[in-house]
Amino acid sequence: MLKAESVAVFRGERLVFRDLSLSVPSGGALVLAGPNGAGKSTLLRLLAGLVRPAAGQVLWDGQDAFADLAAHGQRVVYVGHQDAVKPGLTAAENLRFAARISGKSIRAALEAVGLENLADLPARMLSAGQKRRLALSRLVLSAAPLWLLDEPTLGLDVAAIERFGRLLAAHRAGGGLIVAATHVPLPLDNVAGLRLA
Ligand SMILES: Nc1ncnc2c1ncn2[C@@H]1O[C@H](COP(=O)(O)OP(=O)(O)OP(=O)(O)O)[C@@H](O)[C@H]1O
Repeated sequence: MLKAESVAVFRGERLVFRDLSLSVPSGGALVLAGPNGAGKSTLLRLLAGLVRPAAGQVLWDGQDAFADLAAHGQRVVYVGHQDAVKPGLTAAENLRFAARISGKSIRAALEAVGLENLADLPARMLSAGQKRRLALSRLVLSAAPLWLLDEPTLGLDVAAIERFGRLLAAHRAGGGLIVAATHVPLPLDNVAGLRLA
């Protein structure tokens, strides 16, 4: 169970939000909505342990996530706006580090996003949507229960969005949690919403 209790976060001098609370149970999904600059990415970074709260707490199973950031880091996989894809490496090589940590199959991760035929292509030659799919394949390689996703479907075609929906559903069926920021509907059922002003 992930909880935030009355959190406030500053970016620079600006108070982005305050007194914000949320809770996501095992198997649950929460979608963050709101206009540009409302603080969706900031909230994701807070939940990832990358930005500290000025007030309030982030709790994982009742324990303060910031009390043991190494442990929290292992629970989280964060896919941000920037695709974090190294252009000089092939698609498969881009996944090696994550695969070594989890012991999972690179091939299976590429298949899960429909990139198996492009495994040996340098990532700089991938299209925008293919790069995004490569970034999302890190989710499949990770064993972390908490997926934090910033506009995950940006640039994906209809078939890729459907495939991604199946990944999200499988993660939740296994007890995983999802928090996603988005401006468009995501392929998620039974989802809770949180609107930032
Ligand atoms: N590193 C930073 N330093 C200072 N201010 C920042 C920093 N990062 C974000 N901000 C500010 O924090 C506020 C919230 O930004 P954030 O990226 O969380 O919004 P968002 O809701 O994700 O927006 P979008 O829909 O455009 O992605 C914005 O006013 C932004 O300018």
